[in-house]
Amino acid sequence: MFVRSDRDHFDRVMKVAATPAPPLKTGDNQNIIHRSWFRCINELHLNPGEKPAPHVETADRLSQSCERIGDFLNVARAGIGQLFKQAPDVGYVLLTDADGVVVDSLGTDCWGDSLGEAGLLAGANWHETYAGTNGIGTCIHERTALTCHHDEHFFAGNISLSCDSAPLFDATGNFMGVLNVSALPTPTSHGNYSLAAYLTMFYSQVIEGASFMRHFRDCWILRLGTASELLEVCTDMMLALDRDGTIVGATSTALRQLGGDPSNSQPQHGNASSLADRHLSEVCSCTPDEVWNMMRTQSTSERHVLTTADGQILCASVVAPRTVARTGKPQSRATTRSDYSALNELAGDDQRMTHLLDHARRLVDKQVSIFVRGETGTGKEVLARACHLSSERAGKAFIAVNCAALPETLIESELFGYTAGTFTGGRGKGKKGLIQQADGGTLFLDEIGDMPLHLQTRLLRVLSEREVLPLGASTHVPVDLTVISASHRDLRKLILEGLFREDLFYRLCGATLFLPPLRDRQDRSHIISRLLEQESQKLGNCPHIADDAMELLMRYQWPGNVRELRNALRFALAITDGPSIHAEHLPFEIRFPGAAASGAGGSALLDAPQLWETHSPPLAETDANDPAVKLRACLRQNKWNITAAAAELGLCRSSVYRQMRRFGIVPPTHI
Ligand SMILES: Nc1ncnc2c1ncn2[C@@H]1O[C@H](COP(=O)(O)OP(=O)(O)OP(=O)(O)O)[C@@H](O)[C@H]1O
Repeated sequence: MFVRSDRDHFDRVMKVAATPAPPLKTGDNQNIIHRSWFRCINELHLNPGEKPAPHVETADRLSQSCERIGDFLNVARAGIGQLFKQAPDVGYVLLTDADGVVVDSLGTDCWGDSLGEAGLLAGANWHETYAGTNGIGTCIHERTALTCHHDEHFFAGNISLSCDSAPLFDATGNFMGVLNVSALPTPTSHGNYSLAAYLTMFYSQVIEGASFMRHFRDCWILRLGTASELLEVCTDMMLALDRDGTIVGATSTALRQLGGDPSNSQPQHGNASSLADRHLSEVCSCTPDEVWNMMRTQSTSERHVLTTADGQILCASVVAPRTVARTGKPQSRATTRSDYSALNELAGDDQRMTHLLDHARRLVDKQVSIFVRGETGTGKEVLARACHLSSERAGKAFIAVNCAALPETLIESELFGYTAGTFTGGRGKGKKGLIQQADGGTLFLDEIGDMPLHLQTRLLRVLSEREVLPLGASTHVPVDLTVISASHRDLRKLILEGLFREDLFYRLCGATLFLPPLRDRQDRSHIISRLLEQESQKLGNCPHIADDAMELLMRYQWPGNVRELRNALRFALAITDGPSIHAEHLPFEIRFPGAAASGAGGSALLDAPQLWETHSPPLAETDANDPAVKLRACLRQNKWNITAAAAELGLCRSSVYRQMRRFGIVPPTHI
């Protein structure tokens, strides 16, 4: 029967649909409805006065739909479950496939039969062809979130409904269906219903994000957002990267915001997307290396990137690949993966290294604590990180602590953390210590031989009881972590000198891996080429090393080991203009090792240009007031005891360490 209100509805729709809608503007809901009415009348030839029964598909058709979207459906189901849990009063939650067929629903049964009558049930098809303008069908057409409230529905029979819908995209940008919240006894205005609209949109992004994380779980994922605190729990802006930092996937929000066209609010996906195959550094003002370094060295609130599209500063966090090998960088799609590739990449053809890496591969995940011994710069931390990345804990934190560089007064609070009110001037809420931060992952204790004795006792308890007692706390906190430690010192000798606890030694040194100095490695040319490649990638030019330079690099003794080599190559790359690195582009001490033998060694990047151009010995050694000379003399006098040297110079130990690195001062290996 055609009642008065139906007649009014009919007249209104016909009047509005008599003229085409203006071009679509972002977020203009009225415009979307106008377009749909126009379509329903002029293309689908529907009658707005009708009250058609819901179009319900057969059980076979429904199971085909479910099968087709299989994996995605599971993710989306979890999403609608969450949505309903968050807001059970919000309405009836429907999930449809890309054709508008309801494949899942969740809601209260208090509306009884009216749900079925209104078509809010599995199998109902809400495509505009059958249901005219409505939240689901119109969302399928426009691929954007929208509200269809009361008489915005096309058919008079649907005007008691209010629907909020958002499109669902899978990880590669395929349109998969619609998330819809419908209510029968509906609020009277849009305003009342905006919570449902917000939640629908929010959960559509959560579903897309979860599907994205799942699909790209073998890639590195860069998460971006405006609030660092929320990055881990909800972010819709994500990029998947291969090992070279090339973008292999992006969420729709990332495409919108980083794709270079901020005015474009419509998602564009897949290969047509403006981000596909671009390098991260074109999209954000940072290279993958810088992002990985930032994750290592900066606290969560300090990790920022600048977007090139609109100059926004965003917080960043990185999720490592979950199930495949990690190399410290994203894995290429084309690369054959092995669980140990992070370790495999550390060496070329050197017998000692091959042996060492073979041991490392066997030791990870075997509950054996690894101690790495090696001269400074041999790559102890690099090896520890590779062990972590090759272990089951790879997706969790890797926390590196340099026990020698932390000021003695801070080691305890940094390692163990403290509770609120423990220190005047400390953080109001207390602070989680580094040990707790490594929970679930790996704690790397570098220069463990420099840890003060009283802290060794506390560390022992952490290792044996697997729990930590923050300063000021009365209860222990359980921790689950792998500890890898390292030192350039001989810990057994320190035990004999009473400087290291024997019981701690046995806890830490389940297996000792000796990293050979670079000068003894047979794979020097391999390491040189790899580092050159890494360093030149950052600069965008890749000169080759001419024979004269290679000869010097192979002959040099490398007291600062791989670190010194890296610095030397950086120096050469900065100096050279042409396609080749020649002898004259290398730092002074490498060209004239005899002259530099008593010199600062390893300070390639800090050399003044005149040192590099002349044959005179380094200024540092000839000038008694030079801070490098003073520091070296003080260290020698104190038999390379950092604490004693720091006390004499009136500095803290971390400053001494910093200066040693700055001046390239390397302790002799026999101490
Ligand atoms: N196998 C390697 N491949 C590439 N780079 C390496 C390798 N080993 C070390 N490096 C580089 O050498 C530098 C020093 O490495 P790392 O900090 O791991 O050395 P370390 O032995 O822990 O030094 P220290 O004892 O001074 O703390 C880093 O810049 C690192 O990138």
